[in-house]
Amino acid sequence: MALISIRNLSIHYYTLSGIVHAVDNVSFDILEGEWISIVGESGSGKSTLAYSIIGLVPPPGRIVTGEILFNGRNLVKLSREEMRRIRGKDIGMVFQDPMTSLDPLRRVGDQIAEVFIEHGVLSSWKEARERARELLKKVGLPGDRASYYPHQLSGGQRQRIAIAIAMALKPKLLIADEPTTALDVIVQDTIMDLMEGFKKQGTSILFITHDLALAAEHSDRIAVMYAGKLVELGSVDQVIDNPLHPYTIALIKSVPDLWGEKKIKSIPGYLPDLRNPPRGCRFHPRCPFARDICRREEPEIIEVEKGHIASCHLLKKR
Ligand SMILES: Nc1ncnc2c1ncn2[C@@H]1O[C@H](COP(=O)(O)OP(=O)(O)OP(=O)(O)O)[C@@H](O)[C@H]1O
Ligand code: NI
Repeated sequence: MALISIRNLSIHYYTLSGIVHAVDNVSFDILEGEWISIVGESGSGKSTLAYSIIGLVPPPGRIVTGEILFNGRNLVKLSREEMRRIRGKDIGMVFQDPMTSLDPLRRVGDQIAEVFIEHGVLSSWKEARERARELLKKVGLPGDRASYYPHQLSGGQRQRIAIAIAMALKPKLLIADEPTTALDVIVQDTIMDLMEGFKKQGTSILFITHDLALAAEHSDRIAVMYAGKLVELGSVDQVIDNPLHPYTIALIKSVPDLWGEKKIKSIPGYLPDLRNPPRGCRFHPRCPFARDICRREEPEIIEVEKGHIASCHLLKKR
C-alpha cells in the first residue's frame, strides 16, 4: 500500500540568473513500512524533492506542478498551518547537520518535551519531560542527557536527539536527508541501525544519500535521480544487480565494492546547468551510448520488469 504518492511533481527555483529546474515531472510511491532511498550526485534534486513532502521547499523555490497525496489529501494544496500539523505528527524529518534544527540555548530534553506540548499530546511539562527521558533511552542515550545543551553532546548524540524529536509522535514517515554524512563511519552505522529499528516498528523511511553502497545495504527500494529527473527505480537487487539506466550503471561503477571493481571510475563530465537543462535525455551529454533520439526526445518511463522502471531510449529496443 502506498503511504505517499508523488505524481508529476516539478519544482523550480526562481533565481535572478534564471529558473532552476530542480525536480522535473517525478512520480513514485512511498510504500507503508518500506525503506526507500534516493541516490544521485550533488545537485540532482534529492533534497528539494524531500523538502517538498513536508512543505519546506526554501524560497525562491516553488512546486509548479504535481501532487503529493497522503491520507487522501494533496499536501501541495495545504495551508502553512495544516502542513505544520502534519510535520512532526505524521511526517518527521532529520537533516545532515542536527544543529540547524536544534536550539543551542535550550536543554535537549526540553526540546524533545516541547513536541508533545506543541502538538497538544500532553499539557503538563512534567509529564512531557518524563516522556522525553523515555525517548532518549529509545534512541540509545542515557536519560540524564535531557539536561544537556546541544554543544555538550557529540555529533552522533546530537543526531540521536534530532531523531528523537522527529520520532516523538511516532510519524508514519521519517525523511532523513544525509543524516550520517557529517559523522564518522562507526557512528554512522549506529545511526543507520537506529533508523532500521524504527523501520521494524512500521515507520516508512525516505533516506536521501549520495552514498549508493550505504543505500544498497539498508533499503528495500532505490530511486536514482539525475539532474532533477527520476531515471530509475526498483528493488535493491533490481537496481544494483541489473541496472537499466546508463547513469545508474556509471554510478555503480563509481563505487568500488558494489561490483567488485577495484579502482574507482568517476563519471566523466558534469551535471548540467539546471537553468538550461539539455534537450532530450538530460544524461545524453555524458552518456556513452547516446544516439540521435537521445538528443532530441525526452525518454519516457518504462517498466522493464515488475516494479523496475527506468527512462532510457535504449530500453525500447530490448
Ligand atoms: N535555495 C536555492 N536557490 C536556488 N537554487 C537552489 C536552491 N536550493 C537548491 N537549488 C538548486 O536546485 C538543484 C537541486 O538541488 P538539491 O539541493 O535539491 O540537490 P541534492 O541532490 O540534494 O544535492 P546535494 O547532494 O548536494 O545535497 C541544484 O541545481 C541546486 O543548485
Ligand atoms: Ni541534498
